[in-house]
Amino acid sequence: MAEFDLIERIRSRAPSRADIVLGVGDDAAVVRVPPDRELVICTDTLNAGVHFPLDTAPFDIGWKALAVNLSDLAAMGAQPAWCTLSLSMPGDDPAWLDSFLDGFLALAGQHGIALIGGDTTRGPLSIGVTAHGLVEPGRALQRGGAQMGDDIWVSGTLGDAAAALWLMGNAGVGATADGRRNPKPALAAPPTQRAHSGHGETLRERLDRPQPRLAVGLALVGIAHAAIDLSDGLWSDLGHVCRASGLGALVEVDALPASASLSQGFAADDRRTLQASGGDDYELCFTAPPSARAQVEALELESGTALTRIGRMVAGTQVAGVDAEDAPWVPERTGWVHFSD
Ligand SMILES: Nc1ncnc2c1ncn2[C@@H]1O[C@H](COP(=O)(O)OP(=O)(O)O)[C@@H](O)[C@H]1O
Ligand SMILES: Cc1ncc(C[n+]2csc(CCOP(=O)(O)OP(=O)(O)O)c2C)c(N)n1
Ligand SMILES: [Mg+2]
Repeated sequence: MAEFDLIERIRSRAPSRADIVLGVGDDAAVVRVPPDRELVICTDTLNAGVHFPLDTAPFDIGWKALAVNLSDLAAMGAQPAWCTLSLSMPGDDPAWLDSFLDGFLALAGQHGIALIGGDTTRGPLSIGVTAHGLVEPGRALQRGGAQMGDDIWVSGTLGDAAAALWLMGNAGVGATADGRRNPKPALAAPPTQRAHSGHGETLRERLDRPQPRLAVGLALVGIAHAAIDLSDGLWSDLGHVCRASGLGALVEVDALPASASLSQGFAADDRRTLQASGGDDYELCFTAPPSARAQVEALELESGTALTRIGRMVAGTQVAGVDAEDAPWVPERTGWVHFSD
């Protein structure tokens, strides 16, 4: 099947929206941006063997390629609208493409985002998605808005995806807590000998099918002072909020939310490390004033997504951790950094 047949296969399944003037098929797409909205644009690439294990099902690759971009829109408080898909793949396997599109379009349908264009080439498996969203003027959530004394919150649970990778013997690499390059795996020791069996599948689903927290992100507009999505690892990503806001963060490491699979399958030390710096969470981390606690708790009920208070913004420049006894806690690494080895 040649390039244009593959593109036709994609075009015939691309969902529509009333605001698309010209979709897949011309030199570029044309969309109608509402006059009373700002356009929010983000792009993220997934490379085989770097962003997902080589044995990942095509459905899940399609899902995740869109999910990581929707997660960025969620972190901006944007309503998803349109996206493009750059697909580089080694062969012309229509069955693979159909399953990939099943995953991509299943998630697209859930969030009303339309596929309006892209590019299809031969090459190593790599997927680049650009997503466009809409916000009310001046209302996009940013990394730099955190204020002294703000509570720090995270959605969902942390560490599951990194745990899945670890169980596969595929630990991530990252920078050390002081920012130096470090080629060591995220967790140097072998997995704790605990009852991992039975949890592997749940954890793997968290790696393969992240749920972008769009409802939470949209509702946080007007409540949160700052927001970011967690892709590299909490310590690393919250560090971006600190730098952009000119503040430090104090995180209670034992308050970090964990799934039952993570708590039951891992010793506390390993669990903390996975939650603090494992990466691939695609949860939201946001700050809000203590006066907004009731609003955040109401949002938790309304959205059905757990929202957990994990610390507060303090004077300083970086992320500091304390354990349940108030003793300092420092992760081995801050998170995932490309080119760090
Ligand atoms: N190759 C590039 N060219 C231009 N801007 C880039 C490039 N790579 C990253 N950026 C920008 O740098 C910032 C940080 O990128 P990144 O860490 O990838 O953010 P995220 O985790 O939200 O995807 C973003 O604003 C992104 O758009
Ligand atoms: C095979 C495999 N190895 C390692 C990882 C872990 N991993 C790869 S990239 C990454 C961080 C997120 O990717 P990045 O390109 O930095 O996304 P962004 O921060 O730009 O959203 C993590 C945790 C993985 N998901 N799959
Ligand atoms: Mg990026």
